[in-house]
Amino acid sequence: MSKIAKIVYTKTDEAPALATRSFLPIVKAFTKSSNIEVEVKDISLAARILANFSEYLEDNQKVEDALATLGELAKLPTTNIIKLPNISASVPQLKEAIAELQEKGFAIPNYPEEIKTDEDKAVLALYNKVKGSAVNPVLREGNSDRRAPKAVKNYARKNPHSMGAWLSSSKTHVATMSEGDFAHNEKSATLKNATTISIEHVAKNGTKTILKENLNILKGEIIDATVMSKKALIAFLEEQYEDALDKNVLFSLHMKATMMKVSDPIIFGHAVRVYFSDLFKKHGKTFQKIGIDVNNGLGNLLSKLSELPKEKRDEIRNDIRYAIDHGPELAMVNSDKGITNLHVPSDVIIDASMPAMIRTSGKMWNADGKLQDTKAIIPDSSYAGIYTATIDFCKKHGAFDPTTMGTVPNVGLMAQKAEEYGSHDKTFEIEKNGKVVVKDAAGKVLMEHEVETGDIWRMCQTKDAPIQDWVKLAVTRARASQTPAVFWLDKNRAHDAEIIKKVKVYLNDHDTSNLDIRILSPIKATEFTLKRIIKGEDTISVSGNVLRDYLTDLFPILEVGTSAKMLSIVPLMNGGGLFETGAGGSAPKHVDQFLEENHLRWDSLGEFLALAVSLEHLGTTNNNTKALVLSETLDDATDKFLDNDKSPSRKVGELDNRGSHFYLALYWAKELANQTKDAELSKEFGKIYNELAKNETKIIAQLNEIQGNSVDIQGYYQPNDVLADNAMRPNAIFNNILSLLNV
Ligand SMILES: NC(=O)C1=CN([C@@H]2O[C@H](COP(=O)(O)OP(=O)(O)OC[C@H]3O[C@@H](n4cnc5c(N)ncnc54)[C@H](OP(=O)(O)O)[C@@H]3O)[C@@H](O)[C@H]2O)C=CC1
Ligand SMILES: O=C(O)CCC(=O)C(=O)O
Ligand SMILES: [Mg+2]
Repeated sequence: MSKIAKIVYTKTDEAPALATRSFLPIVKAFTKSSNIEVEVKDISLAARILANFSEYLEDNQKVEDALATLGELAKLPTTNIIKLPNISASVPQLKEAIAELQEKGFAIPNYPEEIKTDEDKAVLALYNKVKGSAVNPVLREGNSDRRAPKAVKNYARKNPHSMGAWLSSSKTHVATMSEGDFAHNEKSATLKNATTISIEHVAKNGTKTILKENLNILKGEIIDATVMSKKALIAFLEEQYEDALDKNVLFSLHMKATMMKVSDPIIFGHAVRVYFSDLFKKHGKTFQKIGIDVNNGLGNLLSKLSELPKEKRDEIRNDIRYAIDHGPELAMVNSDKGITNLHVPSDVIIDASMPAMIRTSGKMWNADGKLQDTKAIIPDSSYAGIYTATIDFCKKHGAFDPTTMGTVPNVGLMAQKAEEYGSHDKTFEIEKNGKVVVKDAAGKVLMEHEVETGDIWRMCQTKDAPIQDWVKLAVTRARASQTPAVFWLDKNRAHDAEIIKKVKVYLNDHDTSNLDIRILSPIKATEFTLKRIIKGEDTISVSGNVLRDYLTDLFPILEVGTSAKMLSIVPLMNGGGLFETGAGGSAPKHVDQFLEENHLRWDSLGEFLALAVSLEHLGTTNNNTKALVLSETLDDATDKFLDNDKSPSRKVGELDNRGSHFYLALYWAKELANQTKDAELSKEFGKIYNELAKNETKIIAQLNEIQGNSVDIQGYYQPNDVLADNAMRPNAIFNNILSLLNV
């Protein structure tokens, strides 16, 4: 008998966390006899807040800092983590979670609106640790390998999702800056030797301020520095405002305020102020007095109005209405509820929002709930070109056809906070005109930028070992799948030019004979890939961290309808495995539907795929042959699941997440019963399969019948465990059959 091996399963938020309450008991039951222990680590937003504010809590309220534990685990060779999507909280979400926890009796402090005291500063620093994309960068001690498994692709070919038609006359377009942005101001260098650098601001009058010091840089590490000019940004946004009015297209801003948690909320704030410029001119002083911060969206302004006397409040509301009526129409997040694209920075997240728009004929929702052509505003031009190229392609060739299109797996550079997604601690909103200087340990100036008040300056790091690992992963994938691989790198961009030098060197470490490996600029790579995709040909995209994020939503959403169905593996550089479930988010609107009508339409396919590779990894690393049998049979069960179309329906009264888990269990038990590699498993699951099959009709009918009414689980960020577990495991017959596996 092999020794007990462990899979760490994350508890997260929203729809995935609800699904876990139903799926995890199945996983635990099915793996128990194979000496596999499934340990849960709570990295939900609520748990992360509580872990950081331990000293404010009673002893019996304190929780483990599970994220810190996982961060350490990710560096160990024996680690096997299944990571579900979690909330990357914007400030409005953070405040909601804080309020909910306070109401539940946790004496955590408010999110500080203004920093007056040292305590405010300390509290803000703790909340900043929880804010935005705070989980993924800690766990991702490896690069990213994301693809649509064959079964998923075949399913989409047979059951294509809807695709809006594209007309060549579409007015939809991407608007991006042509000067003064991060792309145009970038400087980059590869450091020959390890050093310690400092970042210093030197004001026009010579006053020096240290922005950051003692930053250790490894030998061979690439550093970049760049700046987004506030003046250029505002001029650009003003132009887009006018142009959207002229062209009668929706004004829609696409940012990544969650992962780019310092820079992008600032840009978001400028967009809100430009759109409502008259309002800010008229009421700016009042807004300042009540501490409005539109970096957190128009929603922040609206919620703060309650602090004003009724008359003033009404006047401002009227002025907002006037601005919206007379400005370009805004793309809407929810037309029924009047929530615009500018309300909450985390509502429109570029990786998912641009593909969703491209899938829908290039249109977004307007205030009347109708689809309309759109100006997609992506201020920084570093990566905006890939969407322009895709949109131009659709205008020329029409919408993609999921029944015939090829696939685009991604190998993404991600490890150790590579590139922009690791830049928050080195991003600064400049306070005074002057320059920002980066110096090495000897005081030598490495980079320098002229800056003005309000500019956003940032530095990124990319370590050498992750690049070597990424090149190796790309060659391995190209070889394994016999598919051309394209490095999406632009030789004319400072950072990419440094990466290209390394890629060329490290490709020599591998046998690339008979492989088609190219380096193309992101725009050329898009064109190359799209030309192939419509011919049904596959192309691996090998990209940096931001494009990894963008491309692993773009292609999956076009090819298979959602990135939730992706296999998403992070081979950890120290030998462990991190298995992410899908490439998408946590679909908050699924929770709304669940609470309203007891129907959860979250599709756990990503979890099934992740579990299969996790079991395979565990089987190989622990010499646990039963785990390998569990893995193979789970894959076969997932194929059946897709063949028989047992994904949740969107509609109440039909199969939902819980019913889909029943089917996965049924098919998995059947495969285990029928396999011949392990007689014990076959015997054990033969009985279970019989019970499940015998009760199928009854269980499914009962699971459908309970739907239709609202559900109360007493909380959004930290629901009541008993209520939520009961809601997600409502079927006594199914629960009893599973409990037979626990004896
Ligand atoms: N890895 C992670 O931890 C990630 C976390 N996030 C977080 O998730 C939240 C929402 O992100 P957002 O960018 O809106 O993206 P989502 O992927 O959550 O939502 C976009 C749309 O994708 C579809 N979808 C996604 N997952 C599923 C699923 N499993 N089953 C069925 N449909 C699905 C739904 O579209 P439709 O209605 O068309 O079916 C959904 O409305 C944010 O808090 C964000 O920070 C985001 C990305 C990754
Ligand atoms: O960490 C996040 O906020 C989102 C991650 C994401 O979108 C991705 O990795 O694709
Ligand atoms: Mg993403």
